[in-house]
Amino acid sequence: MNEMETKTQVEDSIIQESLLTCIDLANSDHQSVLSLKQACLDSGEEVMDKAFEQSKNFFALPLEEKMEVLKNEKHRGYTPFYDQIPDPENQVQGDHKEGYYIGSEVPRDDPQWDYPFYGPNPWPDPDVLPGWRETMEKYHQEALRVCKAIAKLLALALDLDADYFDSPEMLRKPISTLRLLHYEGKSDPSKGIYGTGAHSDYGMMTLIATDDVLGLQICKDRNAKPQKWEYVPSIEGALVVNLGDMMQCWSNGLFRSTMHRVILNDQNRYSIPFFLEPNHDCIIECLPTCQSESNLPKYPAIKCSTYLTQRYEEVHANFRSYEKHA
Ligand SMILES: O=C(O)CCC(=O)C(=O)O
Ligand SMILES: [Fe+2]
Repeated sequence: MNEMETKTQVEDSIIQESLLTCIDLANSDHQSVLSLKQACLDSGEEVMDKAFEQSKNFFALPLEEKMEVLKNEKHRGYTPFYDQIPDPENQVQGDHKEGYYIGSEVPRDDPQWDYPFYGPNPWPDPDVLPGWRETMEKYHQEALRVCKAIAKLLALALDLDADYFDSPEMLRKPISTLRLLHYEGKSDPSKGIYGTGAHSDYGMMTLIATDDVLGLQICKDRNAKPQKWEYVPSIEGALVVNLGDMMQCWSNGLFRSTMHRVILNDQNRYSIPFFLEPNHDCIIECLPTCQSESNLPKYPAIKCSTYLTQRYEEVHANFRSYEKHA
């Protein structure tokens, strides 16, 4: 436990806004920034407010009702407290949060309709939560639009055509997952208790909308000893963008995925991450602009769905472990 304490020593600072990479949408006329700005402006705040309101409505339901839409084998639906343990080396129990996964749905007549990360979502009873599904579908659609606009900026930053990622081979049928989260309790890193244990996300990027309860922390250098953790301020109307492990692989380590975790202080906290991964069959491998004779690919190529399946199974309780409750 002593080792754990030093390893995860909390630096109680808040990252200064000037040190965050903020995209100022007001001051650029580049086409990619304009498309990002449009995606954010079109009803963004209203959509976000409604999603938080409906998320709170869901988590306020009695547990039996939430268990009716328990996550299925496709990782969609309700995940109870402690379901996930992203950092087993340092966590003594699962994350102090409950969640709801809403995945991408491809049309029923699509030949890939039944693929593990497509398929239909379970939805709460519309008589109990009217308008809930529509709110979440709208948020999903808008968040995807924002991600695609950010993908253009990332492509330019990697010396690729702006549309490189937003192409049929990459993002025509992206695996994109909206997740509603509700946290409760108090974290104690010295005892291995966390809202969310330290991890980086699996995919291309994650957009996180949070309420105004401080909790999200990032660690800029995961190899530092002791690690230094800093709170990400909650800025009204802003989304936090974290890069995921697939982006690290694509860029051959030039862009590093963001290590993050959540520390709780006895307040309820709500957040809405939106995870973007490319098409099910997309092969994640070093980009042409990120390799040379003296900089060979560092990560093995892997199919997107294979990688995701491995990572989900590593950190989540198996859905079958809930069958006794069903
Ligand atoms: O709640 C948050 O702010 C972050 C959640 C998170 O890191 C995740 O679900 O992967
Ligand atoms: Fe995360």
